[in-house]
Amino acid sequence: MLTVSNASLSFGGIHALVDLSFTAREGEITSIIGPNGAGKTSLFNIISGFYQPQSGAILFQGEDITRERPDHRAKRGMSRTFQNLALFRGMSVLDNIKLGGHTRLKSGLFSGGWYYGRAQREEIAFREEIERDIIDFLELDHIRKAPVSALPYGLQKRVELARALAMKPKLLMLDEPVAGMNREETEDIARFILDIQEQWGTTIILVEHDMGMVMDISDQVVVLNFGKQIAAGAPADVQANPQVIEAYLGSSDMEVA
Ligand SMILES: Nc1ncnc2c1ncn2[C@@H]1O[C@H](COP(=O)(O)OP(=O)(O)OP(=O)(O)O)[C@@H](O)[C@H]1O
Repeated sequence: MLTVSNASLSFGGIHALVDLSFTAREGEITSIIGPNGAGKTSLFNIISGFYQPQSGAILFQGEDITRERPDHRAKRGMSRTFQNLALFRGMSVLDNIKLGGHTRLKSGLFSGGWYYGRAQREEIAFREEIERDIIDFLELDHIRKAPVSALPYGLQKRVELARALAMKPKLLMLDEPVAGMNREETEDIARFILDIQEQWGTTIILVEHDMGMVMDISDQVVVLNFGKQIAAGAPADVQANPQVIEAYLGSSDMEVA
């Protein structure tokens, strides 16, 4: 589904990514882990197009998208959530989720202020689909009319996941989906991620510090340290890799595993 090939990204003298290569296979969950500052967010940013690597290539379904704009990548079926919540806090849960799906509408959600005919029919069908496929699926029905600002943090993160899903993405990129969550909320999100993979066949790339969850749900784990890939493979292999253990020495992340 997605290949990063020999990608490098620097900010002045800081080498955020160094000659990095990996492949996220279709229908699999690939997790990117690494200590703070390892380059995980930078990697997400070159995949979604917010940053351009100085060298190397990004291929999506075999096509070179390295220089393509983020909105074009979104139209291809790439969707992401952010480390810090990026929701419209004053808007309802339903409206936030609908906004996530607007790239799929032909007429656009706000076509000209008045809407009629095709745009109206499309919007009604879209709303029904969102309610059936996303709101029910992520168990958000009881809060669909609530403003996002009134919700506890764990539910806000779930709304962000719902909004990313509303695009019906082929590739879903989740940036720390359980950061700041308690155990129960984390288990809920882990279950939803596995359900998305199983029921929708979505390819998922995950950046996450929660090692328990990463090792539980990933098909493949890619480990970065100082912008370089130091290991990649099945969770059990990566966990036993001496270079990975050394990279995490002094960090509390691995102790959770
Ligand atoms: N916009 C930027 N300008 C300058 N340096 C940056 C920028 N973005 C990232 N960096 C640097 O690149 C390196 C990798 O940062 P990045 O945020 O990708 O790491 P990370 O693995 O996501 O870290 P964390 O786990 O703390 O979120 C760090 O040294 C960081 O300071």
